[in-house]
Amino acid sequence: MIEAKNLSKSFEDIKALDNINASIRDGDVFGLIGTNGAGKSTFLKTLAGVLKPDSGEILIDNEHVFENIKAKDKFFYICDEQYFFANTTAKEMIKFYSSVYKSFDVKKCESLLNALDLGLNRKVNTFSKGMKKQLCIAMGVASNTKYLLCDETFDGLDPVMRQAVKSLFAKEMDERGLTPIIASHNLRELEDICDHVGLLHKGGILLSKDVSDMKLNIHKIQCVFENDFDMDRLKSFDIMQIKNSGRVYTITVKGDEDEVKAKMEQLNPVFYELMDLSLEEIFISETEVHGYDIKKLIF
Ligand SMILES: Nc1ncnc2c1ncn2[C@@H]1O[C@H](COP(=O)(O)OP(=O)(O)OP(=O)(O)O)[C@@H](O)[C@H]1O
Repeated sequence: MIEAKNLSKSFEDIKALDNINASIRDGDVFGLIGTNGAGKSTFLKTLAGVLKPDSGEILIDNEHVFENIKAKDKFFYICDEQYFFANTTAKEMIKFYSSVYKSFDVKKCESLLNALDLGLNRKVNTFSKGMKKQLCIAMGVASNTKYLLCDETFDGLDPVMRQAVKSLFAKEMDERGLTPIIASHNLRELEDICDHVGLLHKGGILLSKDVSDMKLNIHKIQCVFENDFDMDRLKSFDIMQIKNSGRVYTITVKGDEDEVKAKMEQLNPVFYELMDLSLEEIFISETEVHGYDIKKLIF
């Protein structure tokens, strides 16, 4: 488990992290969302022990991380601006990381690079931005560390590759309990992958919740009513949004699922079904409660 306690970090007069408290459970995918400059990279750098906090602490499995090799052995950090040795090849980078991480699996890394069609002996400076990201992801996964810190890792990957990386993370989570921590300015990129999402704004965490908990209390209903249906009868719902295309209505409501279903049955629609909500829709409702317009904070 990773814990941030009252974590603050400033760069002269810029407060990049302002008294952050967060817990990252083992086996979850933790998504860290926020606009440019919200403090995501600073949080990950502090978590990785690259930066020393001004106050507060970061504990990785109860160990302080700053200047602590034992704690640093537990994660691989894929930073936003990846660093490679000058004129190096993928093979040489793998050799370096396998000397740093005792759990590094060279064969696994080589087979991942093979599957990604990245030449082992090719100079990394001839790789595209997305290919460099793929190389880092392959090395991160092959390091077999418990935690994988990803800063905007999906940014610059094409949609097929993004899906492939999500599947790879899911497999690693299933097989060896990997815990990915993914920072992104784009909520949509984290769709389908996060168990827990933290929303960072101006260095502070506005919201930190399990996605399943957020989903419990908000529902999207698609339904069709009889022609003479009195729309006033929908007032019994706590409606967040209502849209229609002809007679097909899509209604987003708050409330307990069983109660929502019971109320729908009473309205005797021609047809209705509860649909999956996107992370974006869930976030809009959650942040509204806190008085924020999420679209100004994320998109
Ligand atoms: N080394 C530094 N020196 C001075 N200011 C810094 C430094 N690193 C970060 N900052 C400032 O701290 C704040 C948070 O920056 P950070 O890079 O953590 O944000 P971010 O959420 O990762 O943004 P982005 O999505 O653009 O990468 C910003 O105001 C930034 O200008």
